[in-house]
Amino acid sequence: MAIVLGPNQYGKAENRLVTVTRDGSVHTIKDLTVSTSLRGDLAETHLTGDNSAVLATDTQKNTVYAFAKEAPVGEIEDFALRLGRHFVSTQEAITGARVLIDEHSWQRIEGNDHSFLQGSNEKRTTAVTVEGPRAWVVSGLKDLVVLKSTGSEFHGFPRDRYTTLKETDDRILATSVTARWRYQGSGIDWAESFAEVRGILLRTFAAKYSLSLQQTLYAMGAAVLEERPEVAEVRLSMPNKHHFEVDLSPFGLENGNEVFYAADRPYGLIEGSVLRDDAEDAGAAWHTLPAF
Ligand SMILES: O=c1[nH]c(=O)c2[nH]c(=O)[nH]c2[nH]1
Repeated sequence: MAIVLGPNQYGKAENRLVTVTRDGSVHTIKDLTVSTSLRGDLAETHLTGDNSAVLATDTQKNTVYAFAKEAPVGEIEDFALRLGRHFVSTQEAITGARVLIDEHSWQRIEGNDHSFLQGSNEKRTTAVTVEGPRAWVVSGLKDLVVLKSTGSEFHGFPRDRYTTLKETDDRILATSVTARWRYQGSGIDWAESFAEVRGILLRTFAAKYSLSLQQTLYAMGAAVLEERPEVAEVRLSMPNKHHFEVDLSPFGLENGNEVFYAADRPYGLIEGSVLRDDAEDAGAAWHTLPAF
Protein backbone atom coordinates (compact mmCIF):
# COMPACT_ATOMS: atom_id res chain seq x y z
CA MET A 1 0.00 0.00 0.00
CA ALA A 2 1.18 3.51 -0.76
CA ILE A 3 -0.27 6.71 0.61
CA VAL A 4 -0.50 9.53 -1.88
CA LEU A 5 -1.56 13.16 -1.83
CA GLY A 6 -4.95 13.69 -3.45
CA PRO A 7 -6.46 16.85 -4.97
CA ASN A 8 -5.72 19.97 -2.97
CA GLN A 9 -6.07 23.72 -3.11
CA TYR A 10 -5.36 26.56 -0.73
CA GLY A 11 -6.08 30.24 -0.41
CA LYS A 12 -7.53 33.03 1.70
CA ALA A 13 -11.23 32.69 2.33
CA GLU A 14 -13.71 35.51 2.82
CA ASN A 15 -11.62 38.65 2.46
CA ARG A 16 -14.01 41.48 3.27
CA LEU A 17 -13.41 44.32 0.82
CA VAL A 18 -15.26 47.62 0.72
CA THR A 19 -14.39 50.33 -1.78
CA VAL A 20 -15.57 53.93 -1.95
CA THR A 21 -15.50 55.63 -5.34
CA ARG A 22 -15.88 59.40 -5.28
CA ASP A 23 -17.38 61.39 -8.12
CA GLY A 24 -17.20 64.83 -6.53
CA SER A 25 -19.42 64.61 -3.48
CA VAL A 26 -21.30 61.57 -4.81
CA HIS A 27 -19.92 58.36 -3.39
CA THR A 28 -20.48 54.80 -4.62
CA ILE A 29 -19.63 51.80 -2.48
CA LYS A 30 -18.91 48.23 -3.34
CA ASP A 31 -19.02 45.63 -0.58
CA LEU A 32 -17.49 42.27 -1.47
CA THR A 33 -16.45 39.02 0.15
CA VAL A 34 -13.61 37.59 -1.92
CA SER A 35 -12.15 34.09 -1.57
CA THR A 36 -9.15 32.93 -3.58
CA SER A 37 -7.74 29.45 -3.89
CA LEU A 38 -4.84 28.15 -5.90
CA ARG A 39 -3.91 24.79 -7.35
CA GLY A 40 -0.78 23.49 -8.99
CA ASP A 41 2.48 21.79 -8.21
CA LEU A 42 2.06 21.88 -4.44
CA ALA A 43 3.12 18.39 -3.43
CA GLU A 44 6.34 19.51 -1.72
CA THR A 45 4.73 21.69 0.93
CA HIS A 46 2.43 18.81 1.88
CA LEU A 47 5.12 16.11 1.78
CA THR A 48 8.30 17.84 2.97
CA GLY A 49 7.30 21.30 4.13
CA ASP A 50 9.22 23.00 1.30
CA ASN A 51 7.24 26.19 0.73
CA SER A 52 9.09 27.46 -2.33
CA ALA A 53 5.95 27.14 -4.52
CA VAL A 54 3.48 28.42 -1.93
CA LEU A 55 2.28 31.95 -2.63
CA ALA A 56 1.23 32.77 0.92
CA THR A 57 -2.46 33.14 1.61
CA ASP A 58 -1.50 36.44 3.21
CA THR A 59 -0.09 37.57 -0.16
CA GLN A 60 -3.31 36.46 -1.86
CA LYS A 61 -5.26 38.64 0.58
CA ASN A 62 -2.95 41.62 -0.05
CA THR A 63 -3.35 41.16 -3.81
CA VAL A 64 -7.13 41.47 -3.48
CA TYR A 65 -6.81 44.83 -1.69
CA ALA A 66 -4.03 46.15 -3.93
CA PHE A 67 -5.94 45.23 -7.09
CA ALA A 68 -8.95 47.13 -5.73
CA LYS A 69 -6.77 50.25 -5.61
CA GLU A 70 -4.82 49.78 -8.84
CA ALA A 71 -7.90 49.67 -11.09
CA PRO A 72 -11.64 50.09 -10.55
CA VAL A 73 -13.13 46.86 -9.22
CA GLY A 74 -15.93 46.96 -11.78
CA GLU A 75 -18.18 43.93 -12.18
CA ILE A 76 -17.37 41.06 -9.84
CA GLU A 77 -16.81 38.71 -12.78
CA ASP A 78 -14.12 41.01 -14.24
CA PHE A 79 -12.44 41.48 -10.86
CA ALA A 80 -12.39 37.70 -10.25
CA LEU A 81 -11.00 37.04 -13.75
CA ARG A 82 -8.22 39.62 -13.21
CA LEU A 83 -7.22 38.09 -9.89
CA GLY A 84 -7.36 34.49 -11.12
CA ARG A 85 -5.36 35.22 -14.25
CA HIS A 86 -2.80 37.17 -12.23
CA PHE A 87 -2.06 34.26 -9.90
CA VAL A 88 -1.81 31.72 -12.72
CA SER A 89 0.33 33.91 -15.00
CA THR A 90 2.80 35.16 -12.36
CA GLN A 91 3.44 32.02 -10.28
CA GLU A 92 5.21 29.26 -12.12
CA ALA A 93 3.92 26.47 -9.88
CA ILE A 94 0.34 27.71 -9.90
CA THR A 95 -1.67 26.23 -12.78
CA GLY A 96 -5.18 26.99 -11.62
CA ALA A 97 -7.12 29.51 -9.55
CA ARG A 98 -10.64 29.73 -8.22
CA VAL A 99 -11.98 33.12 -7.16
CA LEU A 100 -15.34 33.33 -5.40
CA ILE A 101 -16.97 36.71 -4.85
CA ASP A 102 -20.19 37.61 -3.05
CA GLU A 103 -21.42 41.16 -3.56
CA HIS A 104 -23.50 42.59 -0.72
CA SER A 105 -26.16 45.02 -1.81
CA TRP A 106 -26.48 48.58 -0.56
CA GLN A 107 -29.00 51.16 -1.68
CA ARG A 108 -28.42 54.88 -1.55
CA ILE A 109 -30.48 56.64 1.11
CA GLU A 110 -32.64 58.93 -0.99
CA GLY A 111 -31.40 62.46 -1.23
CA ASN A 112 -27.96 61.74 0.24
CA ASP A 113 -24.69 61.37 -1.68
CA HIS A 114 -22.79 59.29 0.84
CA SER A 115 -25.25 57.30 2.98
CA PHE A 116 -26.50 53.82 2.24
CA LEU A 117 -29.07 51.31 3.42
CA GLN A 118 -28.56 47.56 3.50
CA GLY A 119 -32.06 46.47 2.61
CA SER A 120 -31.85 42.72 2.31
CA ASN A 121 -29.43 39.91 2.78
CA GLU A 122 -29.47 39.04 -0.92
CA LYS A 123 -26.06 38.62 -2.54
CA ARG A 124 -24.88 38.58 -6.13
CA THR A 125 -22.21 35.89 -6.57
CA THR A 126 -19.56 34.70 -8.97
CA ALA A 127 -17.24 31.72 -9.09
CA VAL A 128 -14.44 32.13 -11.61
CA THR A 129 -12.13 29.24 -12.45
CA VAL A 130 -8.87 29.80 -14.30
CA GLU A 131 -6.97 26.81 -15.61
CA GLY A 132 -3.89 27.72 -17.61
CA PRO A 133 -5.11 29.95 -20.44
CA ARG A 134 -8.79 29.03 -20.02
CA ALA A 135 -11.42 30.54 -17.76
CA TRP A 136 -15.01 29.72 -16.79
CA VAL A 137 -17.57 31.96 -15.14
CA VAL A 138 -20.47 30.76 -12.97
CA SER A 139 -22.49 33.67 -11.62
CA GLY A 140 -25.52 33.73 -9.44
CA LEU A 141 -27.39 35.01 -6.44
CA LYS A 142 -28.20 33.76 -2.98
CA ASP A 143 -30.57 34.56 -0.13
CA LEU A 144 -33.21 35.91 -2.51
CA VAL A 145 -36.32 35.32 -0.36
CA VAL A 146 -39.66 35.17 -2.17
CA LEU A 147 -43.21 34.24 -1.17
CA LYS A 148 -46.52 33.90 -2.97
CA SER A 149 -49.72 33.73 -0.97
CA THR A 150 -51.69 31.76 -3.56
CA GLY A 151 -51.16 30.03 -6.92
CA SER A 152 -49.57 26.98 -5.29
CA GLU A 153 -50.98 23.48 -4.71
CA PHE A 154 -49.46 20.24 -3.50
CA HIS A 155 -51.35 16.97 -3.85
CA GLY A 156 -51.24 13.59 -5.55
CA PHE A 157 -48.24 12.41 -3.54
CA PRO A 158 -48.06 8.81 -2.23
CA ARG A 159 -49.68 8.05 1.12
CA ASP A 160 -48.02 5.36 3.20
CA ARG A 161 -48.48 4.57 6.88
CA TYR A 162 -46.22 7.48 7.86
CA THR A 163 -47.93 10.14 5.73
CA THR A 164 -49.84 12.79 7.64
CA LEU A 165 -49.48 15.80 5.28
CA LYS A 166 -52.85 17.03 4.05
CA GLU A 167 -53.33 17.67 0.36
CA THR A 168 -53.78 21.33 -0.47
CA ASP A 169 -55.05 23.26 -3.46
CA ASP A 170 -54.12 26.66 -2.03
CA ARG A 171 -50.99 27.17 0.04
CA ILE A 172 -48.28 29.72 0.65
CA LEU A 173 -45.15 28.99 -1.38
CA ALA A 174 -41.98 30.58 -0.04
CA THR A 175 -38.30 29.96 -0.60
CA SER A 176 -34.85 31.47 -0.36
CA VAL A 177 -33.35 31.09 -3.82
CA THR A 178 -29.73 30.16 -4.42
CA ALA A 179 -29.13 30.21 -8.17
CA ARG A 180 -25.92 29.66 -10.10
CA TRP A 181 -25.71 29.91 -13.85
CA ARG A 182 -22.82 28.95 -16.08
CA TYR A 183 -21.92 31.30 -18.89
CA GLN A 184 -20.92 30.32 -22.39
CA GLY A 185 -19.53 32.42 -25.24
CA SER A 186 -17.71 35.72 -24.91
CA GLY A 187 -18.32 39.47 -24.80
CA ILE A 188 -20.93 39.14 -22.04
CA ASP A 189 -22.27 42.26 -20.32
CA TRP A 190 -22.14 40.84 -16.78
CA ALA A 191 -24.26 43.54 -15.13
CA GLU A 192 -26.98 43.43 -17.75
CA SER A 193 -27.07 39.65 -17.82
CA PHE A 194 -27.30 39.46 -14.02
CA ALA A 195 -30.18 41.93 -13.89
CA GLU A 196 -32.06 40.10 -16.66
CA VAL A 197 -31.58 36.62 -15.17
CA ARG A 198 -32.64 37.83 -11.73
CA GLY A 199 -35.75 39.42 -13.25
CA ILE A 200 -36.65 36.23 -15.13
CA LEU A 201 -36.27 34.13 -11.95
CA LEU A 202 -38.54 36.49 -10.01
CA ARG A 203 -41.16 36.86 -12.74
CA THR A 204 -41.33 33.10 -13.26
CA PHE A 205 -41.64 32.35 -9.54
CA ALA A 206 -44.53 34.81 -9.39
CA ALA A 207 -46.31 33.84 -12.60
CA LYS A 208 -45.93 30.06 -12.67
CA TYR A 209 -48.96 28.29 -11.21
CA SER A 210 -47.22 25.76 -8.98
CA LEU A 211 -48.12 22.11 -8.41
CA SER A 212 -44.81 21.57 -6.57
CA LEU A 213 -41.71 23.55 -5.74
CA GLN A 214 -39.89 21.12 -8.04
CA GLN A 215 -42.11 22.25 -10.95
CA THR A 216 -41.46 25.90 -10.07
CA LEU A 217 -37.70 25.27 -9.92
CA TYR A 218 -37.66 23.74 -13.38
CA ALA A 219 -39.81 26.53 -14.82
CA MET A 220 -37.47 29.17 -13.39
CA GLY A 221 -34.35 27.53 -14.85
CA ALA A 222 -36.00 26.83 -18.21
CA ALA A 223 -37.20 30.44 -18.54
CA VAL A 224 -33.64 31.70 -18.08
CA LEU A 225 -32.34 29.34 -20.77
CA GLU A 226 -35.16 30.28 -23.17
CA GLU A 227 -34.43 34.00 -22.89
CA ARG A 228 -30.67 34.20 -22.31
CA PRO A 229 -28.44 32.51 -24.92
CA GLU A 230 -25.30 33.37 -22.93
CA VAL A 231 -26.42 30.99 -20.16
CA ALA A 232 -25.60 27.31 -20.67
CA GLU A 233 -26.95 25.85 -17.45
CA VAL A 234 -28.77 26.94 -14.30
CA ARG A 235 -28.47 25.24 -10.89
CA LEU A 236 -31.01 26.05 -8.21
CA SER A 237 -31.23 25.28 -4.52
CA MET A 238 -34.59 26.22 -3.00
CA PRO A 239 -35.57 25.43 0.58
CA ASN A 240 -39.31 25.09 1.02
CA LYS A 241 -40.05 27.67 3.72
CA HIS A 242 -43.12 25.96 5.09
CA HIS A 243 -46.11 28.00 6.26
CA PHE A 244 -48.48 25.73 8.17
CA GLU A 245 -52.09 26.71 8.71
CA VAL A 246 -52.60 26.93 12.48
CA ASP A 247 -55.37 24.78 13.97
CA LEU A 248 -57.61 27.36 15.61
CA SER A 249 -60.45 24.91 16.36
CA PRO A 250 -59.51 24.63 20.09
CA PHE A 251 -60.49 28.31 20.29
CA GLY A 252 -63.74 27.77 18.44
CA LEU A 253 -62.29 29.61 15.44
CA GLU A 254 -62.14 28.53 11.84
CA ASN A 255 -58.86 29.21 10.03
CA GLY A 256 -59.80 30.17 6.49
CA ASN A 257 -56.24 29.96 5.12
CA GLU A 258 -55.37 33.20 6.91
CA VAL A 259 -53.24 32.40 9.96
CA PHE A 260 -49.97 30.48 9.54
CA TYR A 261 -47.03 29.24 11.55
CA ALA A 262 -43.84 30.07 9.65
CA ALA A 263 -41.56 27.12 10.48
CA ASP A 264 -37.83 27.69 10.07
CA ARG A 265 -36.82 24.02 10.35
CA PRO A 266 -36.91 21.35 9.24
CA TYR A 267 -37.47 22.49 5.69
CA GLY A 268 -37.89 20.66 2.42
CA LEU A 269 -34.82 21.23 0.25
CA ILE A 270 -35.52 21.17 -3.47
CA GLU A 271 -32.46 21.28 -5.73
CA GLY A 272 -31.85 20.73 -9.39
CA SER A 273 -30.20 21.86 -12.58
CA VAL A 274 -31.67 22.80 -15.93
CA LEU A 275 -29.44 22.79 -18.99
CA ARG A 276 -29.29 22.95 -22.75
CA ASP A 277 -28.55 19.66 -24.46
CA ASP A 278 -26.21 21.52 -26.82
CA ALA A 279 -24.45 23.59 -24.15
CA GLU A 280 -20.74 24.34 -24.37
CA ASP A 281 -18.73 21.81 -22.37
CA ALA A 282 -18.61 22.75 -18.65
CA GLY A 283 -14.87 22.12 -18.38
CA ALA A 284 -13.70 23.00 -14.86
CA ALA A 285 -16.53 25.48 -14.27
CA TRP A 286 -18.18 23.52 -11.42
CA HIS A 287 -15.05 21.93 -10.05
CA THR A 288 -15.35 21.68 -6.24
CA LEU A 289 -18.43 23.92 -6.17
CA PRO A 290 -21.50 22.58 -4.36
CA ALA A 291 -23.58 20.38 -6.68
CA PHE A 292 -26.42 22.91 -6.48
O1 LIG B 1 -43.54 21.46 -3.34
C1 LIG B 1 -43.37 20.52 -2.54
N1 LIG B 1 -42.56 19.47 -2.88
C2 LIG B 1 -42.34 18.40 -2.06
O2 LIG B 1 -41.60 17.46 -2.40
C3 LIG B 1 -42.97 18.44 -0.80
N2 LIG B 1 -42.96 17.58 0.27
C4 LIG B 1 -43.74 18.15 1.23
O3 LIG B 1 -43.93 17.65 2.38
N3 LIG B 1 -44.23 19.34 0.80
C5 LIG B 1 -43.78 19.53 -0.46
N4 LIG B 1 -43.96 20.55 -1.34
